[in-house]
Amino acid sequence: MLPIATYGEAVLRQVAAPVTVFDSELHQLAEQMLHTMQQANGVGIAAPQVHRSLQLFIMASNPNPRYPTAPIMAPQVVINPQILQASEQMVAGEEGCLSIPQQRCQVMRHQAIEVKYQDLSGEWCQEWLEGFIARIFQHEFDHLQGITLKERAT
Ligand SMILES: O=C(NO)N[C@@H](Cc1ccccc1)C(=O)O
Ligand SMILES: [Zn+2]
Repeated sequence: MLPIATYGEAVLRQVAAPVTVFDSELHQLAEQMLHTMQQANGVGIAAPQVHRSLQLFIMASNPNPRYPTAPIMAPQVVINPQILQASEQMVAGEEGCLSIPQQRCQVMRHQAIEVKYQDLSGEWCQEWLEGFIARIFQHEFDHLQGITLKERAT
C-alpha cells in the first residue's frame, strides 16, 4: 500500500510530467498503484495520488461495495493519455475520490470520449469509451492536469 495524497496537498494541483522511460521501475509503480487502489476498493487511481507527478493512471472497474453496479473490466494502465474527441452529450453521475475520503459528488462528464494512450510497453492504443468507464477515464485524466472532482462538482 502506497500512501495516498489527500485533497489540499500540492502534488494534486500539479500538471503531471509525461512518462518517457518504460522500465521495470514503471512496471513496479503500476503494480503498487493497483494494489493500493484494490485495498481501498477503488475503480481507478492516478500517479499523483501516490505522490508521483507522472502522466500515468489505472482504470479497473469492478463491482465492489463502493460501486456495486460498476461494469467489469480488466485493469488497464493508461500512460500519456489524450482525449481526441468528446460527445456533446453530458451525463450526471456520482463520483468518489480516494484523495477526498468519505465524500461523494455529482459530476457532469461526457457520455463518450475517443482516447489515445500508451500501455506499459509503450504501445499506443486508441479507442472510444463510454458510460462509467469514460467517467473513470475523465476523472483520472483530470488528476494529471491538477484537477480533482471538487473543482468539477455540480
Ligand atoms: O480517486 C480515484 N481516482 O482518482 N478513485 C475513484 C475513481 C472513480 C472515478 C469516477 C467515478 C467513480 C470512481 C474511486 O472511487 O475509485
Ligand atoms: Zn480521484
